[in-house]
Amino acid sequence: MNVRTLPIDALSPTSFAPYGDVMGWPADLAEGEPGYRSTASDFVHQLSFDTGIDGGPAEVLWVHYRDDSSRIDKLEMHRLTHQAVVPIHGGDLVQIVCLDHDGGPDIDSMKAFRLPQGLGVSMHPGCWHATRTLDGEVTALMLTRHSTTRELVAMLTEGAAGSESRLTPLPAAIELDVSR
Ligand SMILES: NC(=O)N[C@@H](O)C(=O)O
Repeated sequence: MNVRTLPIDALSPTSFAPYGDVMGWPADLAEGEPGYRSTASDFVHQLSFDTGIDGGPAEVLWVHYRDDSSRIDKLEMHRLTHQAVVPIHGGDLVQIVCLDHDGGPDIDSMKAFRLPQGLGVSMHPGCWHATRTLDGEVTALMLTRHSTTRELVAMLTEGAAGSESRLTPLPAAIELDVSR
């Protein structure tokens, strides 16, 4: 059976734009937004994180990713909230993303992006995704929505039905091309 292979693309604000925003991109110092530069430190606006209607304050999760399998056979999506992923220790991540079409993943839009440690992405609500490591465990900072997290835990541990999130198997497995 022919298995589709998915190349791992380099991350850039332009290439990731259909799926969300890139954080930490050196050239993306948001002109006209609040920022400060000095010999001691710089800070600059990156994005306004939105947990969605009635979402309340953003939730910070500390995530340990360990799945280094090249096979992508299921995706996850959060309907209401942005979701940010920033690898901060242990190396790079691979973020597989896919646009939504009528409540399911639009497989033709699927891309895989390498997230270098220290850069991050904030996915739009409705962005289907999966995450892989390349070499051992990676720790990531995640921003999400409190109610989405609690519902996701019930979905993953008890098989509960989801309203804020969707989990779906792929009709045909896809292999990440980790050779590049
Ligand atoms: N906690 C949580 O939402 N995790 C997933 O969405 C994920 O992409 O890791």
